[in-house]
Amino acid sequence: MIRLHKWKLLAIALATNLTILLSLAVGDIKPWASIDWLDIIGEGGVSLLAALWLVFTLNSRPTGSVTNLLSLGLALIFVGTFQDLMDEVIAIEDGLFLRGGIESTLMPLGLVVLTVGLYHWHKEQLLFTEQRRKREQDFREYRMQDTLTGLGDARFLKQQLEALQTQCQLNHQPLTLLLLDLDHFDQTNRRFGHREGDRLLRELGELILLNLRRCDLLCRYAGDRFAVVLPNTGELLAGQLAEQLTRAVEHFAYKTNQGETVYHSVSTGMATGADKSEDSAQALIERATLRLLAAKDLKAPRAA
Ligand SMILES: Nc1nc2c(ncn2[C@@H]2O[C@H](COP(=O)(O)OP(=O)(O)OP(=O)(O)O)[C@@H](O)[C@H]2O)c(=O)[nH]1
Repeated sequence: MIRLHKWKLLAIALATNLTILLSLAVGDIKPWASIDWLDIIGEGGVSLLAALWLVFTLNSRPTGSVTNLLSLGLALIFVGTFQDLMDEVIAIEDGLFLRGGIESTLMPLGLVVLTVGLYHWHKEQLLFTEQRRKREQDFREYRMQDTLTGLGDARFLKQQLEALQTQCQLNHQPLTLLLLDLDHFDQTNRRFGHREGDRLLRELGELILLNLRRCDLLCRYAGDRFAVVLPNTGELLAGQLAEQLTRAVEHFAYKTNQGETVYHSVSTGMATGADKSEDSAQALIERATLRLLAAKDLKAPRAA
């Protein structure tokens, strides 16, 4: 996640370097004996904690206005306390703004911006909690669950896709829907029986789940077709995840009760909704389905 924020980190590193250079330009390094080590530990500790909060925040959040407010607030506090620390090792003439002005301006400003950010974060959390509560309630009340695999069914997929699309659009993040469909599953059913086919579908569901991130959602869309919703994921990353899932499924050695080993290839189709996209869940499903069918046709062209 932190890679999404490299420009913010670069700006903070530049601001920190600038305060060091400016302090050195207008002041002199204090003699060893006059340094107050207790102040260094206290002020350095505050600065270090502000930097850690900033890293934890950036590492756990997508880009967006709430993240911008939280990181700006913490960055101002960090730069302010860092300048305070500089005062302890570089003697700066009284009266200059750098002497205490940066610290007494940035610190309160940072606290105000952080407070506004925390307020919006709180509102965002309430919204997500409400959405999650509703999702769980729907799951329980309407039993939108596939009885064979225990995964959500097509109705659940559509409902969740809509909710996750809204969430991603709020955060200005893309979302990708990935469909995975086994090739020639019909032959497995005919050769080993439906019971084996059922067990294979169940085990594949578990295998795919193990290969997903915590934020992803897996549903059984139909028959031998699984759907994976990848929030905060653009086309490039989704392509890599699809490749990993394909490899995991294709390397899965399913053992039948008769002791035979069966391998299955899989076809995929995906559709990405950009952050400002007005795509409905249905439109995304249709686009992914068309791509899946095109991928199937490439493997075994259908009769015209
Ligand atoms: N065992 C089992 N089979 C199922 C279930 N639901 C659907 N199927 C079977 O899945 C197969 C799906 O057939 P197709 O859509 O033609 O898929 P396929 O044989 O993989 O062919 P391609 O996708 O074109 O490669 C059919 O044989 C269905 O009977 C299920 O719950 N259990």
